[in-house]
Amino acid sequence: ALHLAKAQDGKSLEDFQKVYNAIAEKLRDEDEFDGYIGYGPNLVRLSWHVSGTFDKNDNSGGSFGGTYRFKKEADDPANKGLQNAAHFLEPIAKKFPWISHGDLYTLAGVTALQEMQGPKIPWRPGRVDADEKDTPENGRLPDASQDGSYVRHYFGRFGFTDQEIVALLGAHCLGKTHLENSGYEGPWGAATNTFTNEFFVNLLNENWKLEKNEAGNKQYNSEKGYMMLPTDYALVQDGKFRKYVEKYAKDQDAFFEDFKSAYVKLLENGIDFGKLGKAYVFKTLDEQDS
Ligand code: HEM
Ligand SMILES: Nc1cccc2nccn12
Repeated sequence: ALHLAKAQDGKSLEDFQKVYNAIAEKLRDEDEFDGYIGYGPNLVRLSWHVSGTFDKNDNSGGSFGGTYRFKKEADDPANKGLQNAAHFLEPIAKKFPWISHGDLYTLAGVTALQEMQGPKIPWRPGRVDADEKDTPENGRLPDASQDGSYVRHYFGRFGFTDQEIVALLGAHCLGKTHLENSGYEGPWGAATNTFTNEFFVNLLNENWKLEKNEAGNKQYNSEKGYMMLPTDYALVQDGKFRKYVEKYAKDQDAFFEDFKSAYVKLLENGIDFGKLGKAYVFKTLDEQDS
């Protein structure tokens, strides 16, 4: 059965907005990380990796149990580089000991996206820390060297449609690839910490060349120094994906709307929030200053 979300006794929007603000302020303070990209993209990747282990066939994995805190999951080679995000969140977890790890990891991704001018992401608390024995085995995260049918089959495990898959991958407008983490090298120039539809614009407008990188892995490079993973490029090679790439390249609002819905589905997969009431929509720091 689905995991039942449990209300954190007496915690309300104000309490979670305090956690949001603590993360958002730390993002602003520690802006030099990774060549002044900051921690935002890394936090977004963590929120996806803790959720992407979900398997609808047996309801194992997923964001509910916060099992990334255990060595087995943190040491998954696919999670290389996310130690930075986990380290960033340690003082936040100490300051707010009442929040579960699953809620913290997902709320951190929501905070990072909104503070990088992304869409407002409705978020619900209620994830409950699981035991170490419930940690999913390694190998549930996707392989970047694959093609469109692999990507469609992979996300089929969560029940995502072609449209949801393309929207979700738009998050690759953020941050960069790091050879020492994944064996793919990314451009410094194009690495960003602002959420836009440029991933789709670049996919369609750049002249992509498939080349072997220093680690011997094939990736697509453009004259402007941008890169795409084979799984990124698959979105323009596969006709059914391509039509959504074209839609989002033309219409950033449509991208924001569809990304928001797919990202919420990703973060809440496998959890029954029952009658725990509606989702919280947090104010950004800028909205609170005025
Ligand atoms: C086919 C599915 C996917 C594959 C194969 C994939 C693969 C990768 C790889 C290889 C990196 C580089 C990691 C590094 O070297 O540091 C990366 C980075 C990233 N991914 Fe994905 N990813 C996928 C889906 C997603 C999704 C669904 C999201 C979020 C909704 C996401 C968000 C990110 C972000 C924000 C970064 C930049 C991290 C940083 O700059 O530290 N990815 N991804
Ligand atoms: N920033 C970024 C991260 C991961 C994958 C990717 N492909 C193109 C850009 N990109």
